[in-house]
Amino acid sequence: MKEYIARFGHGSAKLARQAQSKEKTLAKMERGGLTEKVVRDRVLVFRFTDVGKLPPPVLQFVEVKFGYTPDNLIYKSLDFGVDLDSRIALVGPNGAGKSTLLKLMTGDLAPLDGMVRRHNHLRIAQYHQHLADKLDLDMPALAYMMKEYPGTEEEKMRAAVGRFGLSGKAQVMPMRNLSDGQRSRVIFAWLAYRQPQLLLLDEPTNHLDIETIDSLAEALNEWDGGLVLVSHDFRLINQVAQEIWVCENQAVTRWEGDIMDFKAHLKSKAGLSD
Ligand SMILES: Nc1ncnc2c1ncn2[C@@H]1O[C@H](COP(=O)(O)OP(=O)(O)OP(=O)(O)O)[C@@H](O)[C@H]1O
Repeated sequence: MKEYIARFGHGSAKLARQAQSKEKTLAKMERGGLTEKVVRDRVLVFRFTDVGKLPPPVLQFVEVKFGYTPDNLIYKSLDFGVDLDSRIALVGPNGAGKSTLLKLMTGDLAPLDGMVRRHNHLRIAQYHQHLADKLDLDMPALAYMMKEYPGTEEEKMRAAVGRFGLSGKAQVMPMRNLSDGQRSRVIFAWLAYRQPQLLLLDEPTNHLDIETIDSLAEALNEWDGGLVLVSHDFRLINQVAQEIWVCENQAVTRWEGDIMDFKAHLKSKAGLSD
């Protein structure tokens, strides 16, 4: 019954009604001592802090040329702008250069030619899975955050980590005892604490379950900053992206349609029908 409520409680109207009715029955059973109290999943507290606006363009690519070696170009000449209203999903074949584009945006990579202009006050934060590999697993999440952001009151930090669904207990045990999904949340908490205005997410859903992904989508939709997302998760893209950009053939082009059209296009290109 608990599983049913968790699965369908936020789904279609009919399923949600059925789940709500089961929830009431379950509550009665709990009150009567017939079953253990449900431990609520706290993923729905995922939340980023609003950041306010900077005048556009906050990030501008001007005739950007890039290759890891000059004889093997990944991008020939990129011209585009990203601002704090942008909600972009980068898609394209493996190895086309999506992660590379994010690194050009952050300044981790520099163009061979052309320029990337960033607004002086722009705070960018990037999520990628390798950040989890850098966590000190002997440390608890709370201690780690206190070390990363010294001078913060412990209560404030507990709340900041809690906003990403890590309970009090999970905050104080060594991170090696956390699941991959919980460690991803520590990373999200760490990124959010920097209060970025532009969030670059590179495959953020790899270790997240569907409910957490939906919660992330909800948090992103409620947040007022700019977003560039690299993901193979069409469900997340569909929920948060307003523009689809395709990285392919040494260029980035805007897809005129939504992500479902793009999915259909990929299928027909691969010779598959719906
Ligand atoms: N540090 C590096 N040095 C040299 N070549 C690299 C480096 N990082 C990536 N590449 C190459 O650059 C190309 C683009 O890589 P990138 O990771 O940006 O692609 P991607 O579109 O993000 O791929 P995927 O969807 O597989 O993650 C690939 O051919 C990759 O092998």
